[in-house]
Amino acid sequence: MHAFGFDLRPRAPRPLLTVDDYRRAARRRLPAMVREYIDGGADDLATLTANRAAFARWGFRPRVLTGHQSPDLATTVAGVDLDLPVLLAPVGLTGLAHWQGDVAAARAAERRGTRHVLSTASSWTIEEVAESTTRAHFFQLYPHSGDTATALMARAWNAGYRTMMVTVDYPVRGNREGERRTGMGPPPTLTPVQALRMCRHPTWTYQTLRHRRISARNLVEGGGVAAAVESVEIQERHLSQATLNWDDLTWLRDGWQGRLYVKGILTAQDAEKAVSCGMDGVVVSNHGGRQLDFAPAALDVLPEIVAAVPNTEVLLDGGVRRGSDVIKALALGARAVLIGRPYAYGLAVGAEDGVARVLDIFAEEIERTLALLGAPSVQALDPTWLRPHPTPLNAG
Ligand SMILES: Cc1cc2nc3c(=O)[nH]c(=O)nc-3n(C[C@H](O)[C@H](O)[C@H](O)COP(=O)(O)O)c2cc1C
Ligand SMILES: CC(C)CC(=O)C(=O)O
Repeated sequence: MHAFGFDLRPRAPRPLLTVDDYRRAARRRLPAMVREYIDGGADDLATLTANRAAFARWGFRPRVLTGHQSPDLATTVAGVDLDLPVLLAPVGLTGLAHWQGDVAAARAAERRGTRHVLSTASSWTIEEVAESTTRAHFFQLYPHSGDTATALMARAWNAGYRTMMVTVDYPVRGNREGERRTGMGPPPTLTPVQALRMCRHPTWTYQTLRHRRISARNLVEGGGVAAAVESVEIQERHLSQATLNWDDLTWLRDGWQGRLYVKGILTAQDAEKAVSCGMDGVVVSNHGGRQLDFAPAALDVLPEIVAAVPNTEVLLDGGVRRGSDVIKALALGARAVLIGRPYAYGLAVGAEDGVARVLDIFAEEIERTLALLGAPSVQALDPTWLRPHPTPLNAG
């Protein structure tokens, strides 16, 4: 209906076409402390920013008239066939993004033919996630005290997890000032101002308080705010693994019968050591710029790590937001990538469907980019498809 030249019809919502659209929509839905927890990074955010910038310094060398139809996106990680070279990274406390958290994420991964890596600090227990899915997913371990690590490994194995990733870039928690400013802690503090801010997000507040999936459930049973505080304290005491060393990695290798990956490797030397400890794979990662600031961008160190351990599966995470980013990482030698924040945005916006849609966006973008490149499959990618650009290609 038009009156006086104005269109009074309600405007159709803006379609969410990209990961960045999901990010904006998620940020609108979440209170400040959760926004900072998910989206923030350490100190000056140098590594967080560098993760993205590294992708812009690579362009493509397309090949024309190659005659390939429907590029093939399938690959294998840890012996598991995937329809898409994108896994869901371990993300702790997903219940803060949406109360259905890890269950929704694992189910979405399953629907899209990939795998979710369940965090030790998940909002649903190992058993709950395993029961709500049909395929074997991957488990991430923060190897704190020996007893707890043994117990967690036994629970994961009994629940059907066969691939484990040990995260080693968390000797202490990184300094996330955005979290501290908004009351996320540690420990979390709920001041009257923060409580008021939460009231601006009534749906989130109602659902989160009703379902109370806000603690690290594998470590603390129960669910109220007290448990969330306790779980962050536990995380400070144990997850911070300050004394962890290479012998512990060997000990973990002996105690886990399945495939074992180490997550948080940033140098060729450490990748070599990890392989000599019997690791089946390494994840090149700076924890999404949340731990050591001024650690290198994951993509920048990927080539030297791939060269150092040529017979080992190398995965990468950090800053992957576009299908073209996935292709660049694969061309530089990664077997697959993991995404963290992008699926947390999907969760916040639309639970399981939101995560599935984010995976669809990646699949569509990878497929289209391969077709435009003239590449037949993700398996065919190598550095010859890329051209380095010291000045970022999107700088203008
Ligand atoms: C909110 C949040 C929680 C995370 N929790 C964990 C965790 O429990 N265990 C872990 O190994 N990594 C954790 N990470 C790091 C991710 O696994 C991954 O390395 C990182 O998110 C990749 O960067 P991206 O967010 O730019 O994709 C977390 C990341 C985020 C954003
Ligand atoms: C709950 C935390 C242990 C999750 C984490 O690893 C992170 O915040 O980066």
